[in-house]
Amino acid sequence: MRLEDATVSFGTRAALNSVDMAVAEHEIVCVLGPSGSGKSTLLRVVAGLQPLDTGRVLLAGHDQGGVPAHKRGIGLMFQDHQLFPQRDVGGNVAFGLRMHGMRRAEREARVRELLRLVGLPGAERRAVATLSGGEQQRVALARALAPRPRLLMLDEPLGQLDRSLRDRLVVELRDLFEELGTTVLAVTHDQGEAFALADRVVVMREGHVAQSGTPLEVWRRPVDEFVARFLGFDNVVEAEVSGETAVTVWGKIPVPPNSAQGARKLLVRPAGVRLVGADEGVVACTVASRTFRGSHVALRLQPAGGPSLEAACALKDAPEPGTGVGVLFSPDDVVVLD
Ligand SMILES: Nc1ncnc2c1ncn2[C@@H]1O[C@H](COP(=O)(O)OP(=O)(O)OP(=O)(O)O)[C@@H](O)[C@H]1O
Repeated sequence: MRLEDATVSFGTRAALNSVDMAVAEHEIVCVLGPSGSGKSTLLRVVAGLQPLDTGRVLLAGHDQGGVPAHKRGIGLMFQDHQLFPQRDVGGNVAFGLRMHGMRRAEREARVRELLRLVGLPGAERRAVATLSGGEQQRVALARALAPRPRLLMLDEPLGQLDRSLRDRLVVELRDLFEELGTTVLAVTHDQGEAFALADRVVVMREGHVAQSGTPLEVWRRPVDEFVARFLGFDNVVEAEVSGETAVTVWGKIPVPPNSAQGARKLLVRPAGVRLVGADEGVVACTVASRTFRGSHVALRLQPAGGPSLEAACALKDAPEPGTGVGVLFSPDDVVVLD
């Protein structure tokens, strides 16, 4: 799929602003972004449900201008595309196959195969109302995959499910797409989901692409403050970078070699904030709060001057609120932003 210079405006507001984007065959791309950044509009444009003001959508090199949604060969699993409650599970999964005029015996075999793939073997005759939320999601996925779409598009695929189920399903989805060689364009506002599912993530901001890269690239090197904060990094500070040192309100912070120089914003990942004795660090702080995060403890540290700092440390090393600590920074977790 290739999107070229795609623009869609509602009134004076551009929901998509000259977006260029591509999804290669067999690739899984997740579009991430805050509410209102244009993610759903992008999916609707590719699906043929939303006309473009300018630009074009290409599938396998062919311009889709004038091609109606049902002729694009795209599988959709949208938040508002609920299952048909009056049909049983098999009837739901077979829906697209019937539309394509597939014969009954072939249809039944395909439905059986799909239900096996999504982990619901033998569920053909179950009523939709008897399914849990996670099971309904699997049936919706089987329905979208059944006609072997050349592109599968998912809008908040796991949006309404609880955390533990999402964590499990996202791994299953990835395995399933790999097994089937499905090309996927998914949209989510949940970065954990995007990072676990995608070969590549695209971060959107106000109708344009803020950053595109592998999950690791985006995580390690967010391009700017917007992307950094969207990923949940709050330690962003003004800095004057000179050589491999940055001067900030948090003291002198070492930066990686070849970083951009001059007046910049600096991101310090919480893992790069090391606690030392109260008078050993480059900045003295008081522990303002402690939040248990499962794998680690998030500490909010308040220096005498300047904004607070977030640090991550092991539960056994976490000091009590009110404790005075010193802070050192490790350059591996420092990023000079553009
Ligand atoms: N049919 C419409 N009419 C008018 N404005 C619209 C319409 N659809 C979307 N918009 C506006 O376009 C912008 C982008 O909306 P879109 O639904 O694409 O964002 P989103 O990133 O999917 O948000 P969310 O995560 O909340 O679903 C928003 O400002 C929205 O209000």
